[in-house]
Amino acid sequence: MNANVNTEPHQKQKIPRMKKNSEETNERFVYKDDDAIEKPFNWTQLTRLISYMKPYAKQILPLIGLMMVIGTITKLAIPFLTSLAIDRAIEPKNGNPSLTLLYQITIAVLVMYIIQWVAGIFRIKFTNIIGQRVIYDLRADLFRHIQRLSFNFFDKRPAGSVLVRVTNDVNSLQDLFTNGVVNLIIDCVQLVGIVVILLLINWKLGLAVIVTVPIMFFISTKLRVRIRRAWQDVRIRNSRINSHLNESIQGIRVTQAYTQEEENMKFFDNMNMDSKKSWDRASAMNQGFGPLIEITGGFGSLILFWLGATLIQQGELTIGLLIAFTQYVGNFWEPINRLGQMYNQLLVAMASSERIFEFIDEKPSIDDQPGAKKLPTIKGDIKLENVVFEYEKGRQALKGIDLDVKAGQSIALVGHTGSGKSTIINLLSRFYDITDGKLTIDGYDIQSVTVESLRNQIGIVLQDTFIFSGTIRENIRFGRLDATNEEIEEVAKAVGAHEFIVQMPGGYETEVEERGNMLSMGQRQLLSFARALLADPRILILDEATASIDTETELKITGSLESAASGQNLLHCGASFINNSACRSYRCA
Ligand SMILES: Nc1ncnc2c1ncn2[C@@H]1O[C@H](COP(=O)(O)OP(=O)(O)OP(=O)(O)O)[C@@H](O)[C@H]1O
Repeated sequence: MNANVNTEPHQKQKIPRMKKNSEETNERFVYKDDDAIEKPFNWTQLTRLISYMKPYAKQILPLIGLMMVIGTITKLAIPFLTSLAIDRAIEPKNGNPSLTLLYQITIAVLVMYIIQWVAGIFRIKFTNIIGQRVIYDLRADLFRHIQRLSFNFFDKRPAGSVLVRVTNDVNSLQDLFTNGVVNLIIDCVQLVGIVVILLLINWKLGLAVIVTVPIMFFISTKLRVRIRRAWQDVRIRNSRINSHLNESIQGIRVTQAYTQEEENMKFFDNMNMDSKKSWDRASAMNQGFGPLIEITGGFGSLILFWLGATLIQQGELTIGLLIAFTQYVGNFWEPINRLGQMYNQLLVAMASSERIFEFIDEKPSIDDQPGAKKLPTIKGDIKLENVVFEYEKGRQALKGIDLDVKAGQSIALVGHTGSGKSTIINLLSRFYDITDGKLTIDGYDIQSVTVESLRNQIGIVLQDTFIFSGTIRENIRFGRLDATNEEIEEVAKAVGAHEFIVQMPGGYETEVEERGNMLSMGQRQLLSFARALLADPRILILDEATASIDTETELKITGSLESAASGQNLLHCGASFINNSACRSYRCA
């Protein structure tokens, strides 16, 4: 159980509590579906999960089955051999004790232990292989699918919530696949085997033990469920701390600029305290209930010895058989206990898999329509006719826009903040579909062509450029993966990025961290320009792309873009309508 939490965070410094209700405060870091710890058992979902094992079933499952059978037989044989040792070799009813027989039985027991151990090793090895492959496939499926989902999906969800599903939720299924499913089968087989043996040895004693099963099962599941929920609660609170930490570190510059460190500390302290309290609760429950679970097994043994002794006195049972019986009963509680745990594990898996399948089942709202054709190489005539668009139902971001851009034209969209300039750009690339009206490129309705063939011909440079971790060269190459080094340097020169790149310690091979923090905003934009030029799109869209670039460089870029874009469209979208950089370089539309 994960108890990796600092339990004494408040001893040195007294920090004032926030007045706000802590639950309310922490809600900021939880997506509404993400804090469901468990969900009711759902057979369809379980079969869907198990279907991930299908590709490996033929190869690996028979091997696992074989190891299971060997392990179970050897395990069940040991108590039987022990009873033979006592009743036949140590204290036989008829005749003298036989040391030779005792040696033989001891060696047989040893061999059984060794076989059981080896079978166990291989079984774990094979189950791990299958478990890891299933988790790999599930994670890959989820990631592949998430990459295809449309912008409006991400508009609705915090990035952290998406991240948690690919990491935590997939990981929480790991146990189910590596141990759970196989253990479930082993335990069921073992239980049936033991019940049969117990009844065969002595049906009265067997029945007495079996009657206690439901009580034990109930106690073990119910108590465990409470302990596990308490630890899950700790986990949730810890992941809220992580989310807050993430946000605090990302926003540290703003926090320090506005001297909000103390306020931020209070907020953090509130969460930290929450985590500490939940840890205290879980820990207390563990200490209180844990031993209780252990002694439930003792209760069964009590009945066994009392009734067993009576039966021996009545001559219905031998000492050897009673000892074998005790061992079987020991083996009996183990699977029952594990089945209780397994049931809990299954409920957690239900919650995780529901969240995972919710994403996998989410259809991208922007996808190729049936019969969509590839958009041929376009000239670049763009036409918007009475286009209406709503991000959310009932709230129009664009109200009947008409726009006619001829191929080869460079135009600038100018308008107030929030007037819908970026929205038009989003619609052109089909990041969203228009709500009403008509949007065509070269006369093709953009919804009638494949998304890939459309986006391949449109290049976008945003103000908030995204630089991936990797080298500068790799970042530019993102525009066209098969570009040569010469082509990359050529576009870098064209946009005026070459000069600063060669001055970097590693030149084009300099590693830039995620989001390009070591580069200035303007340098990041230059890389982004180079990337877009390399892609050689038929329509180039600049969304406030020159906002962070000095005038001289901007003129250089626009010059090279115009020569590179001769015969292509250049759409420039500026933020403000007076001091708009777009107006300096382009005719304002
Ligand atoms: N993802 C979104 N979900 C919901 N509403 C949005 C979304 N993006 C933009 N909007 C809304 O749509 C309207 C137009 O936004 P848009 O980003 O197109 O404006 P803009 O003209 O590009 O503004 P700016 O010059 O500030 O970049 C705004 O009212 C904005 O609140």
